[in-house]
Amino acid sequence: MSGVLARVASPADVRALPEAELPRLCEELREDIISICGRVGGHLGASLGAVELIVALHRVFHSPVDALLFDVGHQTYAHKLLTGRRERMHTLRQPGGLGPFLDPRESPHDALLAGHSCTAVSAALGVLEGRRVLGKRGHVVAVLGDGGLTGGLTFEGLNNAGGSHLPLVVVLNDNQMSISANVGAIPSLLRTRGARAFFEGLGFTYLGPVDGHDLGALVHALREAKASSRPVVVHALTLKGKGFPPAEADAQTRGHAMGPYEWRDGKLVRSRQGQRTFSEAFAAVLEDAMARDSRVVAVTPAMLEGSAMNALKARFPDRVHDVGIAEQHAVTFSAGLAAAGARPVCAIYSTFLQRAYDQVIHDVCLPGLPVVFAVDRAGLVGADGATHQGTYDVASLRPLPGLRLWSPMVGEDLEPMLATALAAPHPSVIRFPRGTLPALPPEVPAHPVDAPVEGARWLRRAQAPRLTLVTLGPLGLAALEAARAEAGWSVLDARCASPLDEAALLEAAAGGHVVVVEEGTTRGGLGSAVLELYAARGVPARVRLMGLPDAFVPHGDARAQRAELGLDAAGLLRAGRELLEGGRR
Ligand SMILES: Cc1ncc(C[n+]2csc(CCOP(=O)(O)OP(=O)(O)O)c2C)c(N)n1
Ligand SMILES: CC(=O)[C@@H](O)[C@H](O)COP(=O)(O)O
Ligand SMILES: [Mg+2]
Repeated sequence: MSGVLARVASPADVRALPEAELPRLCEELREDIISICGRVGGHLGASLGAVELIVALHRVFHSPVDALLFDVGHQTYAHKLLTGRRERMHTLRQPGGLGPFLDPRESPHDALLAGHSCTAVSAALGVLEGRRVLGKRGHVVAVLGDGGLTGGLTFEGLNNAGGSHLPLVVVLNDNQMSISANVGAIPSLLRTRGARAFFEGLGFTYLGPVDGHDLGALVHALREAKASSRPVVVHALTLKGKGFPPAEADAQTRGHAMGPYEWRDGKLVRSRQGQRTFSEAFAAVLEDAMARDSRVVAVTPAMLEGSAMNALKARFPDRVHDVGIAEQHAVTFSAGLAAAGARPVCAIYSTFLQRAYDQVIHDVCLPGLPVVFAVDRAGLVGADGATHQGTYDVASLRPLPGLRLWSPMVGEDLEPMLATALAAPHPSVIRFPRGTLPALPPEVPAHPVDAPVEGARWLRRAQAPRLTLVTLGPLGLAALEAARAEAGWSVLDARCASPLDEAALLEAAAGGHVVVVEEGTTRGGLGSAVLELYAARGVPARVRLMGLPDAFVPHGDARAQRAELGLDAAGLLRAGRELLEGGRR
């Protein structure tokens, strides 16, 4: 290997490089990032935009003695490349390979685990204060995007840091983008002199704005910040996607997250684009609902793109609200909309809804407001891994009084479920997975679009039942495939995890054996609900729970992970047979 990057095995090597070699280093980092993302996909745009920033940080600070905390961690491919992980970069986001974000278990240069946004300032302040208490040395730096400035948690951290007078360094990587263009008042504030007044008002020294692609200017500002004895913000202006024409030209996201591609003769050749997803199908039925009923409004916390709501936003600009990376606000804002008589549909990823649990309970469920939550990315998400798995929504939402929790098995279920939810006087959840729409099996009639969805549905009913597979969501299809291979096996699609269709679930126990299957934690999920019901009614069935384990599932191929966990037809066949043979529970 020749080149500058090949001589960098650690941040010490970055510091030792002659200044004249740094522009070449940045070029080589970009070449690596573009080529790696081409092979395995990933968070290209943010990582390209942060190259000079990361080189400058490693020139000025001494990681890991100095702690560098990056918000989210999606912008850190240059950091990974400079901290001894270059040889393994081709494994990025692959099963068993380097993780998608940051994790101290992967490298001592990853000061704290990340994946969700807006944590950097609070975490960095905690690290700084912890070191102070323990008498440990080292500077602490929080690297934050302008999108991260739209979240309340960041403001809580800034408020605490500004009042602490501790020498926290905050680097604001301002590219005017979240995943989509950044929203609210923050983007314009950051482009005026108000930015200085804002940070100074919060107790920070303000340095900038600095050209975030000018290494000399960055190093100068970071040295000044390092020497400060009080909180300081370095405001760097960057271009997301910098150095890769297709990303720079992508006005929607600047190449935020890319699937694999090839860059041939100045042209981007992408791998085959996927089939229609649950998110797209949901957005389409929501669009119809919005066209029919002017009270229906959509809310997304910074996930217009992922929730497939761009077309919706273009058609109904005043009724689609991207509120920033602000899940708590998205939920309480939706509660306010519902209280005023509107019909809010709050689309939110399962993993990000975790942030807003109290808002769901206190602001929506307690007053019984008819907010519809479209809980996307429910279940395994693949390459984004442990921080992004949609594991806990059923277990955490199921106990909330008055909330109905639906899950479609196929795309055809979405329209009647949304209509049912929008007509209801209470809160509803419609949870659906990341990924493509499965086909409706020939033996299952589509639910009539104008009939309300009520309770469970039998997908297969054996004459002399021995065992029932009780499922939620698309796993019903795997269960159906398993059941076709066995006489006496029935399949019940629960459809609603709360409240349970008790009559159908009691009937499901007629054969004495029940396997409950869900793509969520088995601790407190649908299976637990079924066990609660059977215990309360004294039902003597043998029950086996299949779902996500009591462990954080890492990044991987979601289909392979399902197979490993027995959440496919072969696994369910095995599980059912074992149960019938009197094996494991
Ligand atoms: C709590 C949470 N909500 C949403 C996301 C999804 N998300 C990841 S990166 C991102 C945009 C971040 O914008 P910014 O901080 O400005 O970084 P940039 O990508 O522009 O470098 C969003 C919304 C997340 N990771 N965490
Ligand atoms: C970093 C982050 O949180 C998002 O970019 C996330 O990776 C998007 O996931 P989807 O690709 O499932 O929309
Ligand atoms: Mg940004």
